[in-house]
Amino acid sequence: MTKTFPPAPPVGTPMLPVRPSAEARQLLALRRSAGKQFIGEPGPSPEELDEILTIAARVPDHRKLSPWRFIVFEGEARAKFGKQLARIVGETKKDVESKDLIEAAGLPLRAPVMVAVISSPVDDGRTPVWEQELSAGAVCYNLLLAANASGFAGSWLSEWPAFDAQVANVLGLTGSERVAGFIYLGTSKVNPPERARADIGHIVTRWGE
Ligand SMILES: Cc1cc2nc3c(=O)[nH]c(=O)nc-3n(C[C@H](O)[C@H](O)[C@H](O)COP(=O)(O)O)c2cc1C
Repeated sequence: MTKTFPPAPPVGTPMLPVRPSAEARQLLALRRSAGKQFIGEPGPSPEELDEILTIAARVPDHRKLSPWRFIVFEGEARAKFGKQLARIVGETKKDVESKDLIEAAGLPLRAPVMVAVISSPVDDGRTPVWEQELSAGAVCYNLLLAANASGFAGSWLSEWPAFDAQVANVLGLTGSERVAGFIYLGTSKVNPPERARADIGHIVTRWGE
């Protein structure tokens, strides 16, 4: 990958209130997720991923609580996690077949890098959990955008592991932590086709008209 980002500027560096960019508009207007079956090598290196995650975490966050964290799965860790998923399926699914175990074991192997974005709400007695969870969603999307702008395709998936208590245990989630998304990152083997988009006429109303 060509180095796209300069090192994070130190705190205190003057910033612009807006940053008009035809290229950024193009990226936002035409972005798409990669199909989960089409994400191949290469994925971001650990250094590239750190850079991408630094940008991903730059999201609106009421009261600066940083109510999210990342769990990175690279290399062998993906297979190790897959084995845990297969074990959980084996222990919990009725009439489990070997294809179910193989499928579960293969989930994290569908991309060279997988990142679990964990919503980790802070109980400060005044910031609603809903706001903090929305911020975690923003992290997921910002991660997709940062990866995309760095030359990597991605897909935000939940699937059953995001909602399974035993998986939460394997991930070491505590308290009200939840998986906001598993973000699969790599290189798309195909150009994604367009998909149906919301009709702006149906989703926008102007209050008072
Ligand atoms: C919270 C969340 C969870 C999702 N989980 C899944 C999933 O489990 N499986 C899936 O095929 N797509 C899932 N998606 C949808 C894809 O991430 C993706 O947005 C969609 O397939 C294509 O839309 P896009 O190209 O505009 O991103 C999820 C999306 C969101 C926001």
